[in-house]
Amino acid sequence: MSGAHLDEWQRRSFDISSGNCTPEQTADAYRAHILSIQYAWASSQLSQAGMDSLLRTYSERYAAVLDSDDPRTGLNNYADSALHLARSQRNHSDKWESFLTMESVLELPCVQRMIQAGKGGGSSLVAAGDVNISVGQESRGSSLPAAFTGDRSDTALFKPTVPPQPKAEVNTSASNPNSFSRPPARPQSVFTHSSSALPQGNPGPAGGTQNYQSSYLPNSNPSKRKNFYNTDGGDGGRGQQGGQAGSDPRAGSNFKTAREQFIVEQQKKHSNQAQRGQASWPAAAVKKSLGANRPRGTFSKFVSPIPRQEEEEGGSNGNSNQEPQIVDERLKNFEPKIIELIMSEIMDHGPPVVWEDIAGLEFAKTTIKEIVVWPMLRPDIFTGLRGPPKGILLFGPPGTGKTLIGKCIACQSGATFFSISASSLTSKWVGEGEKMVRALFSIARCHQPAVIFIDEIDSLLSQRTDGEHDSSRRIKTEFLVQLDGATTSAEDRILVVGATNRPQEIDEAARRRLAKRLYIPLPEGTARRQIITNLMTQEKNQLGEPELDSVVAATEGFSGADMTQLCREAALGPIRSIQLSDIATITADQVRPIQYRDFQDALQTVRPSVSSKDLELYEEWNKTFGCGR
Ligand SMILES: Nc1ncnc2c1ncn2[C@@H]1O[C@H](COP(=O)(O)OP(=O)(O)OP(=O)(O)O)[C@@H](O)[C@H]1O
Ligand SMILES: [Mg+2]
Repeated sequence: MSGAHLDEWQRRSFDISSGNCTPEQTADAYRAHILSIQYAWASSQLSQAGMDSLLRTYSERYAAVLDSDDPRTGLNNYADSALHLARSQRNHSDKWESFLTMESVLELPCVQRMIQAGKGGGSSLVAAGDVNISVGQESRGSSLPAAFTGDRSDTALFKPTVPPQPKAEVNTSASNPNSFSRPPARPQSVFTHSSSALPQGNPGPAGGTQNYQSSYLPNSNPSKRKNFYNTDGGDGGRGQQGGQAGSDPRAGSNFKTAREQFIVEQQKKHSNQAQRGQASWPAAAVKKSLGANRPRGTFSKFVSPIPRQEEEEGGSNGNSNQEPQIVDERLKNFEPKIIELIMSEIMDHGPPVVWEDIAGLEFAKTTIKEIVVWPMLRPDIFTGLRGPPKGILLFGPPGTGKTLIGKCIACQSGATFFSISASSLTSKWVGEGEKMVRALFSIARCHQPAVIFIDEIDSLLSQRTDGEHDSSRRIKTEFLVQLDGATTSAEDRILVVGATNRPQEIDEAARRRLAKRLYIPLPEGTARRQIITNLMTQEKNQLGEPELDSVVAATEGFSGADMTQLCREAALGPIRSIQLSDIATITADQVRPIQYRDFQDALQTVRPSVSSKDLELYEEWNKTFGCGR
């Protein structure tokens, strides 16, 4: 082996044998040792036989450190892994134990109502033939935990059917005439709670009741039933944060089984009945399934920012049809599929963005806070002449933070935030696009206060030309009509925020409706400095004030995105300076800090992405149509 390697070798051996190391350090040292043996063999500094024998020796020692249960010399890896496995392994009964207790079930509004009704009328709300309660075990079908055992047999509701012993299988007799004293439709859902849909995580503030999901569907397969939960009572699943998304293996896909397709068909059919004023159960199921199949991957959007107490409660039991009925009324003309698509655009997940994350742009930030955040929080103060504008256009060169501002509004305003891309509103089916636009505004109206953010709005609202396709023209027209309704209505608390880097292309009618047009310019020196400082706080660096000043001076004309790119490039400098032979063995804290010279190197390759000619166009447009200073 070469001299340099020998030194390293000796140093490590000394480290390990000194007896001063913690088990973690010893294990690390052995691991590095093993890597360097392999490296020495790979670079022909060590024979195969030599490597084999050294590897055997050091692997054994390494394993001994890992597995030893002496806390001074070992990491007790076996026990830890086993414990970890045991801890992280959940089984089905865990869900039940942790989630539904006697108290939480009894607090469910539906149960309360039934108890009340049972006490008052003395007759059962439950159709006997529809009740099949398995107690004390996790049932795959209709079941509830021990709260429905004979412990509660003092209530009139359960008296006739549930014997006092726990862990008893109870089947009400279909021949019991008392059981049919009321129509079976609505209460039925109480007994079809989908156990599989129960989230494993945080049960939520109301004892988890808002996550408690039920279904009208007589489907015995829990994985299918999951897609038809109805927590939201027409609200599109406000209450089903977490849990559901992760647990649905088909999250993110629009695939439907034949059975699900059939059910959707049924729902459509019955929603027509509902329009004619017939409150039949499938009509209720239509509203309950809104958003049920929305794509919900790991980074999926969704989950309403402000859960409303009454909706949570209404949505959790499936038989409260006060609020949901109103929602249904307004959305009755839309197909569930379209509503689902729009609901999937409700966004409030993703990394939270705060105003401080946006460097510079003080004027834009203050204005937006004034007209978006405060009025949403205090609608009582912002009335009359103080009423906020209903349409905002953020325009400026690419990479200056327009989308970032959109995300920040989503996080900070507390409104239901619809982030809509033009592509989701356009459809290859003629006529669907307009319906989507109408549905979007109707749903937003049901979820007020709401912000509709349309990124790259120019692609949706570019100037109407003679040669363009009829359908895109109709979508634009519909959008303008809806925008007009939303922006002129005094009661509606809907704000439309558009962002574009091509403001010149926006239709003049749309421009008028987006009354507050804010220029989002390239960052000034202080903002560029702030971007660097923000990004550098996460990294080891040796940038002094004067050096920072010179980087700021050298980046005149850079956009926020260019600055981010520059910092990324500079951060790679220390990695590039590592010897190739060391890259396998070096530890993270041995990587040197980022220095001024890395920025100098990065400046050689990163160039501003906005030309001064483009900039003039933006400034010109800002002078003509902008609302900034
Ligand atoms: N003012 C800023 N403060 C901090 N970071 C910024 C700022 N402007 C841009 N960035 C960085 O640049 C990235 C891109 O910004 P963003 O997507 O908001 O640009 P945009 O204005 O929407 O661009 P485009 O017009 O091309 O859509 C952001 O993720 C952020 O990292
Ligand atoms: Mg953008």
